[in-house]
Amino acid sequence: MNSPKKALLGMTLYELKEACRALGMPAFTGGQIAKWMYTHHVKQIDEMTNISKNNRAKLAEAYTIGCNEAIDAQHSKDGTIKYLFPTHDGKFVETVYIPENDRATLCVSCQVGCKMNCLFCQTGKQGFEGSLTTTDILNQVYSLPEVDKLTNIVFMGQGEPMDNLDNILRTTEILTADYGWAWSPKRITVSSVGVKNKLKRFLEESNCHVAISLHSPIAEQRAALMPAQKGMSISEIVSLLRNYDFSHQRRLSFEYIVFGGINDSTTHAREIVKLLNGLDCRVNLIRFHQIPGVPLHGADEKRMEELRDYLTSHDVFTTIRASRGQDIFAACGLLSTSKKIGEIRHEQ
Ligand SMILES: C[S@@+](CC[C@H](N)C(=O)[O-])C[C@H]1O[C@@H](n2cnc3c(N)ncnc32)[C@H](O)[C@@H]1O
Ligand code: SF4
Repeated sequence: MNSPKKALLGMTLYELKEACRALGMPAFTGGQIAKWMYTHHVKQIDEMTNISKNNRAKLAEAYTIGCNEAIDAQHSKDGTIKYLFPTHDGKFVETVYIPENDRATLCVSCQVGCKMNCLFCQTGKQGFEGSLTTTDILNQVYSLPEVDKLTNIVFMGQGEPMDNLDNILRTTEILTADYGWAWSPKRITVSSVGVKNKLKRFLEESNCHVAISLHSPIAEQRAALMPAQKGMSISEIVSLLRNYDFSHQRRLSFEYIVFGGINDSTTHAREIVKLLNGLDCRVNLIRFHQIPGVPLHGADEKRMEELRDYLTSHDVFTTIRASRGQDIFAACGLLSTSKKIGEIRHEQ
């Protein structure tokens, strides 16, 4: 895990070519390496059989692929699987595989814990323990046993993508580049609370779908639920989003956890309509997944349906998102590895 060798996984084509040149190999070997990794998902440099034995040996002296298998997998009765992957620095992150009819979505993590400290989120309760490298993020895809079944990736696991933006952009570049996974950006959604400057950069430099965690259209209430509101308010976020086109390939959605008696009133619904007026977007209503010691509870089904119908009838297309993997604590906002780290250190 703590290999002194550098990881090839996570390197762009340019970087792979430069690495080859530095080792005295032709630059096109970089393209061959990219193909072996990003198309064939090889686990060992020695499996790259169209590279000469001599060059494979040279490469293996300085580099490893950098992939690490999950050390644990928990299976939900609904088919969801939660994996525990090691990181470059001996920590762990959770990744959730969600099969559904003809789709299979992977919910990936980008940090160990999170700095944003949203009141309702178990990852926030863990505190911040570090950001993942591009290798760590891509490894959750690369080393997934179901990698060939994946249709979608969502950055909705542990951590705030805008707080690890360079690595998110490198990861999405490799996932969408012709030399990489060659996925359409339409298959990737990045979820964020909104972080000043970072969100703008993401919107400029990526074509992936965007999901914004809204949770309240009322500034003071959103700040009480999500301290990140003080850094970038929901009205600033929406004004920024109005500069981009979401009417074609790229999709914009807003996530809204419905808390009973807190943010589920008709006034809230009216404010959401006002806030999102004229924006090409959809709203996903999410059931609150209860966190120990947090004095919030989810709204009942009837109220969620009323909210959905109100918003949809006011031209804000709204759906209720199904909760998956709740029995194994894999649903939105339930991911935390603080206990795992303690348990694993104890076992060692
Ligand atoms: C865990 S976050 C990760 C992505 C990013 N940090 C964000 O907040 O958008 C993914 C989604 O889960 C939601 N979430 C967090 N805690 C939750 C909970 N206890 N129940 C339901 N959804 C939750 C977040 O609000 C967000 O929309
Ligand atoms: S909801 Fe997202 S931003 Fe908020 S604490 Fe959880 S992971 Fe961080």
